[in-house]
Amino acid sequence: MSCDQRLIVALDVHNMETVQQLVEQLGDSVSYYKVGMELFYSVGSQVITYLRQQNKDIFLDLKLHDIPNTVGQGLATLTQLGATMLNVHASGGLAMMQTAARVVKNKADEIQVQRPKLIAVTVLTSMNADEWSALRYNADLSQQVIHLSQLAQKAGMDGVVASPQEAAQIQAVCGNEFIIVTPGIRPSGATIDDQSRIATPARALKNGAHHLVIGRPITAAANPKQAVKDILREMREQA
Ligand SMILES: O=c1ccn([C@@H]2O[C@H](COP(=O)(O)O)[C@@H](O)[C@H]2O)c(=O)[nH]1
Repeated sequence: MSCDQRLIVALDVHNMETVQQLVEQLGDSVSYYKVGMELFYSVGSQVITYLRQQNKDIFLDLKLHDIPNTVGQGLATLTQLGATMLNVHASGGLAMMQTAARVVKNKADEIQVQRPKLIAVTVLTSMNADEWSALRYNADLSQQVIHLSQLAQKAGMDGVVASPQEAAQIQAVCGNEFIIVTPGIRPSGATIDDQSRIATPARALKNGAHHLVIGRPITAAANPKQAVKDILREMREQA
């Protein structure tokens, strides 16, 4: 089974033993992992060191959201860890995202490492239309995703995190080079959980997603390796 850089497996676990078991079990079939808050807050940067030793790409998904100076200082430190991709919340605003892009570039130049890609979270994939209207924004949910994608592009972000349901519209307005990362991926027949704006792997790719972030359908499967195999098959059939 060959790996596919479009698949990013979310390591939403909280200890290194489970990380090592999963990474060993999945072997060469997965080359890109996501480390989020649960894992990073539990074990810290040792997981990044470990995944780099295994020659894996890493999306460090800490979704920074604060004033420009604080986000910039945080990203200056995170850039030194050697992740492939970092992120902030687009709703932090244009100035925050501009600072983020500048700091990451300057730090990578200073320490002479490849600049990590920097992407912005638009509207969380768990959010549905009712929850969205309770927040009382003026735009509807999908309009806001498109607006935040354009703002992120203007700020110099490399791409966005959005649901697979908005990927086609984002691609239409931001172009094919702008990276679209989509969580909320559920293979057909999967039980519904806290994700709302979902699609199958094949549909997400058809809609223009560059990377599919998939966690529980793999990590909570009885046989994670078989789950990856099935998902990769579905992704290849789409191509
Ligand atoms: O809008 C977003 C942004 C990030 N995520 C993250 O992706 C994974 C999805 O995991 P599943 O188990 O496949 O639901 C998870 O780590 C989230 O923190 C997201 O789901 N939606």
